[in-house]
Amino acid sequence: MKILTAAQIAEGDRITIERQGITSEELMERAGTLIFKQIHNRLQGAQIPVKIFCGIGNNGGDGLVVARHLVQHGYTVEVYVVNYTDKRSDDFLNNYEKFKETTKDWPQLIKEEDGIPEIDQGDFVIDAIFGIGLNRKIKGWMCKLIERINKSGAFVLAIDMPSGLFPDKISQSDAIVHADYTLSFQNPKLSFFLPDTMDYVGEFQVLDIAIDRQYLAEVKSETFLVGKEQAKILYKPRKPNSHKGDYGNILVAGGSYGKMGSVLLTATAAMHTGTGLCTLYIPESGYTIIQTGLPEAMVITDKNAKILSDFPKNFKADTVCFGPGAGTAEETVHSLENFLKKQKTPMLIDADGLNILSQHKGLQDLLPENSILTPHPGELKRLLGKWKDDIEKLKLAKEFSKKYKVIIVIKGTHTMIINRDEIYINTSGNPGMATAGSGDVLSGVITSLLGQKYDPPVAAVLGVYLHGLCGDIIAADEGFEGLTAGMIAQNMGSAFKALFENQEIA
Ligand SMILES: NC(=O)C1=CN([C@@H]2O[C@H](COP(=O)(O)OP(=O)(O)OC[C@H]3O[C@@H](n4cnc5c(N)ncnc54)[C@H](O)[C@@H]3O)[C@@H](O)[C@H]2O)[C@H](O)CC1
Ligand SMILES: [K+]
Repeated sequence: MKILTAAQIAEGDRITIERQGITSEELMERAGTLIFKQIHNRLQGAQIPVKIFCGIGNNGGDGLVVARHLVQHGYTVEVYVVNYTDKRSDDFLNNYEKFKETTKDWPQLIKEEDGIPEIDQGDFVIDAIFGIGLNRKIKGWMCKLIERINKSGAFVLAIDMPSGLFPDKISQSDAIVHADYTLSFQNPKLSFFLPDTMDYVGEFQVLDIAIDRQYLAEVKSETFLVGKEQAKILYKPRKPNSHKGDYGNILVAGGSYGKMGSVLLTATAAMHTGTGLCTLYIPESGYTIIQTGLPEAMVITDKNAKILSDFPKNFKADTVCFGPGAGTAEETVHSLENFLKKQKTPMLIDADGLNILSQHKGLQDLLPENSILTPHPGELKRLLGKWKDDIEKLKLAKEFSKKYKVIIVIKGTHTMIINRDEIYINTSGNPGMATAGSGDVLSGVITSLLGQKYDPPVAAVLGVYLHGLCGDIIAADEGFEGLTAGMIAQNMGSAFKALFENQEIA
């Protein structure tokens, strides 16, 4: 699914109105009615005190539609108009009149701090102050209103987006509604997925308000959400008439004394993702550990007992994963440099491999085109330098991706795959996966797919989705706390199966 900018969403409204031959007020009625139905389905007439705060633009107009339907269905509703200016939108005004006519009730106008009502913990607050039209910082008494909403402890439902949040930039103010639930129209917004802003959104649901299908299909976006539907079409079935040579000969290089488990996790995950042949290149002291822990794999040892110092001569692999548990010793820098010089096809670099790249920037020029880097936020910061917010982080990552012709997998709650100007936002996974070794497993999954000749961006997007899906399958049985990286590595097969099953996991 595409993520659209505020301008593209507004254009979608305009085209829909034109092509469907409806008025903008009718589109607002459609949108507001869908929100009302969601609320009515859940409340089922329960007499919870509802307080709706409506701005004076179209988000406020949506709020008035919801308010009218709630009143008509017998709910206890107090409607407040957050009257920060008299420049009201036409559809707000139409719905303001309609509300008064049908309910014989008058919304209360808030024009200053004194007009802000008390909000109790037991209230149900609907936030319809600002939507995608927010274009500057919220100031003055409106900040107090937002503060009161946030401090009330009431359940807060945001319409389209929490007020104060921009769809695709980061607010420098803390006057942002903290929603428990957000009902958004047609397409989710970028800020729903960024670490800086996602907590304001709470749980969210996207409502289909039937924006023109042709427009949605044709509109150009460089940011995409990846769910099961998108991941499924990337999968390449295995052929009945095939042999292990068809599924990649991969080399996993890394490990050091005390950190041999990381490469074991990587290689185990690769084998369970379908790799044909897997060889590990490790310091000598890891030999027994790997041969015992993963009998399917072959091992080549470095002459150094505790760290990597060299690279395997006369060994050819389809792809290489370098870094898990490797450390950043001088000898290991030399090892990575040799790998980079030798490897001509895309490879994956993770963990200490990335730290070495950050400390020895000259090595970045040796990265084979379309290689995949898989940093967590700390490693990313060392690679790109500091950023002021998540939007700048994405900009820097795109620049790096273009400059070095590589793919960056920014790991996090919503892992983002950056391929030049494109961003793919992953939707699978859960907080149980924030656990040691989870990244080593992801490296194994993606390297395995690279070895199986998936295009590098596809290997990254599909690998990240399957890894998260596997975590979701395990968490459904074991809970978040019980999930370990080893379980993900061992159970990758269940993610492939689930890709083609219909039921929702977790
Ligand atoms: N997207 C859809 O398909 C539909 C969207 N609808 C709803 O419309 C809003 C967007 O409405 P809009 O009138 O463009 O903007 P807002 O209501 O978000 O804001 C109103 C207005 O306020 C001014 N403004 C912006 N920032 C500030 C500020 N910090 N302080 C004071 N004033 C500010 C600015 O002039 C804005 O225009 C969308 O989110 C949906 O909820 C439709 O109803 C259905 C279709
Ligand atoms: K809102």
